[in-house]
Amino acid sequence: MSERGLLIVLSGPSGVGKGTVRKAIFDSEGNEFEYSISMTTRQMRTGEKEGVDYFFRSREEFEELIQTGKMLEYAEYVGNYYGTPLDYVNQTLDSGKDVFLEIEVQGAMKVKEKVPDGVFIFLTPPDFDELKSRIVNRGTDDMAVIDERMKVAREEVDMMRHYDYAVVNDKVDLAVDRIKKIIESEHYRVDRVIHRYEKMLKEF
Ligand SMILES: Nc1ncnc2c1ncn2[C@@H]1O[C@H](COP(=O)(O)OP(=O)(O)OP(=O)(O)O)[C@@H](O)[C@H]1O
Ligand SMILES: Nc1nc2c(ncn2[C@@H]2O[C@H](COP(=O)(O)O)[C@@H](O)[C@H]2O)c(=O)[nH]1
Repeated sequence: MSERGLLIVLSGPSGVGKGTVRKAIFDSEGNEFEYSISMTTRQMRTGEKEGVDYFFRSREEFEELIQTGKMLEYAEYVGNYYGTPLDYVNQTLDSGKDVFLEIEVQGAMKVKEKVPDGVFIFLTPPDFDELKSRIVNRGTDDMAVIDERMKVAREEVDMMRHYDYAVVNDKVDLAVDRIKKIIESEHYRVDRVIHRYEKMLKEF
């Protein structure tokens, strides 16, 4: 049986560039991760596609999946549910592939409780002014939602202490390189590889 893959969680405040950096990682050379497509109850934005950006569902459908234990984690964020379907993650990790989640902070903390040996990476903005201008310039949210996202962002940045790594997203290509290096080195951590040798050592 192949070794179980790594669960990689990229998180951070809204607008910091998680989606941008995640897409750049998946477009980069030598990428071998599998992206877990999230489910949400929010409205589809112009240009988004069902099953590519998200699985878009009604609140009733989402709540049914929560109640039947089909979500690894979920969170209510600025009035909508967002969550990670459990079966895809388990099946992909069991097949030996690494799974990449791009999720907000409350959800990341729930994953940490359930999968403590995951790799938890917090993407940080260079500063709060830059964070706000990224959300404003993206042009996807009205001012009330932007203010709400900025309020939540202050609390989220404080949660950085619970992560394994903090990566500043000053330039997308630099953030991508930093994250890929972190993941590569995580594969060589002794606690991740020792079990392969345990049987051998016992018989030696
Ligand atoms: N390093 C960067 N420098 C300048 N602009 C950036 C950088 N990274 C991302 N951006 C821009 O910031 C905006 C927000 O990025 P993105 O949508 O990827 O953030 P996000 O963290 O995924 O947001 P959300 O959590 O709300 O989905 C986008 O317009 C994106 O082009
Ligand atoms: N807890 C989870 N958060 C998720 C998931 N998928 C996306 N997200 C995060 O939600 C916010 C808002 O996203 P947007 O697409 O409306 O801008 C953002 O921080 C995403 O990273 C998920 O499965 N679980």
